[in-house]
Amino acid sequence: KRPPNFPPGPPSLPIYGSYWFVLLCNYKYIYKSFDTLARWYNTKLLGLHLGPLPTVVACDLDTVKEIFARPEFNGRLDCYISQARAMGVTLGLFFTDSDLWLEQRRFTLRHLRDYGFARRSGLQEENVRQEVMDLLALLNSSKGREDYLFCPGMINCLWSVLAGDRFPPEAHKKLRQVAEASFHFVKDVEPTGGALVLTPWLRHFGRNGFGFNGLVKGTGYVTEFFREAVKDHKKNYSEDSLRDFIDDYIQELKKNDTKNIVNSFSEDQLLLLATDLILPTAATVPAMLTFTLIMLLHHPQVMLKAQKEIDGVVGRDRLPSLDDRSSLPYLEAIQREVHRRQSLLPLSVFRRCTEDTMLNGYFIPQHTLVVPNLWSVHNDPELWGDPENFRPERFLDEEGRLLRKDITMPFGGGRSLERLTGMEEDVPDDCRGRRVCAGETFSRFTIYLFLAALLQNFTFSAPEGKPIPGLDDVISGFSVSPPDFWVKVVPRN
Ligand code: HEM
Repeated sequence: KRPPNFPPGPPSLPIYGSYWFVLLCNYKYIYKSFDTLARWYNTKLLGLHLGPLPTVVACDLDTVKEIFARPEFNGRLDCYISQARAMGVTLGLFFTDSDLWLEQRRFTLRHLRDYGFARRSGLQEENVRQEVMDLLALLNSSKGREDYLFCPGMINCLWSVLAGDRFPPEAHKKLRQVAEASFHFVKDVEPTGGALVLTPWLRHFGRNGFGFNGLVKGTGYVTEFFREAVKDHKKNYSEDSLRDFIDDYIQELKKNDTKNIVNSFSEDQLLLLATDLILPTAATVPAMLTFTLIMLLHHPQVMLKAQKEIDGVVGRDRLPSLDDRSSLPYLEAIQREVHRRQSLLPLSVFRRCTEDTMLNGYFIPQHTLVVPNLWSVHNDPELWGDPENFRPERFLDEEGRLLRKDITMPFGGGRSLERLTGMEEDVPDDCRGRRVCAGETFSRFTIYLFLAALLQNFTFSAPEGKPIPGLDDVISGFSVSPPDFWVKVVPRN
């Protein structure tokens, strides 16, 4: 039954509630469906029922910003899927809330930072540079098919912080398998996870159990991969020389054991929180780089302009560094525009309202699902004029300087909400206890370093007879992924 003074939206039918209308409108891209329905009902805040769950979808910048800023919207939905991927209980960072989430998130971000994650650190920049050089060497030598091209390097960048180690190129096969599993997790289930969340018995049907198998097996593979590293660390652990994040976590577990402290720390929690860091590193960050390539293939003049900018500022004798970043505004504008044109998590990660409250003058009951439609914000004609066009210039002033104000929010709340430029070097990723992407700074740094080096060294084009994906050819799941395609890579002379 519709709560009193609930935002307008489609009516509810048996089993899936209003979800029938959402599917009918656009079953492939749910975020577009929500946007269309919001326009249909002439509202910025759509109210509907996903099965029995009251749900509101925010489709404009101000409402989305308000959701990100208010603590009562910090909850997550505890459902069959979030438990099934984590040994029957909800663990990790993505799907947890309350004290467990707060305690684990604080510990994780503080200790990862000690090893250079999400901050400007010479050591971490050096680690990324090593991965960039390996990728350049691979592209210079390779003559054939390379699956999951960007994934091993990205995983290694995180691995150095988590496990104090890296996989050399001859061991990249293992990392490609981790990438494959991660892509199953993000691809196989459609964005709301809708049908599966509402009717988990669907998992028994179809080849892939309506995405369930990919989701659970994908997570499981990554968790087992990480379990091996934890096992090794436990064997060689020494209280006197903590080497990396895993050691820090083991130390915390031992401290709790000795003092009989009961809190949210456990080995299973360590496995799932690391899984929640590896999945987006192996899938979402490489997807962002791949979408950038697709957009540059469609706009070779943009690629050429970025290459000229890099030649002028960095030259060809050394790799681009983080110090160069503020002198490469066009390259930065390209990244903002890719994030805008291709919202990687178009519906962010669903929130849950933890108490009865009001939003935009409407009543939102406790436990309502709250969906920030980032795709709507990034495609709002009132904000962007021509949102369908790929046009990095929209982020530059007449003199070609980067605009200070950036209203894109690809990573959810966080620094975009603070209206920072995205160029800051050490912005706290926890943003004073707000729920934001834990990997924003890490992603922005690594994507920049990889992209700048790739464009400095190569020109990319479509091979003859092999079509490149259109800008809207995306695989929509937990996050959005690009389809496979061929690209011709020619070293620049
Ligand atoms: C281009 C790449 C990425 C994009 C577009 C992205 C985007 C997002 C978004 C929109 C959210 C939801 C935030 C919210 O609830 O408001 C999120 C959450 C999260 N992201 Fe990312 N992310 C990316 C990369 C990463 C990386 C590399 C990591 C880890 C190394 C990461 C770790 C997380 C975690 C742990 C959360 C859950 C945080 C929480 O609920 O407390 N992300 N991300």
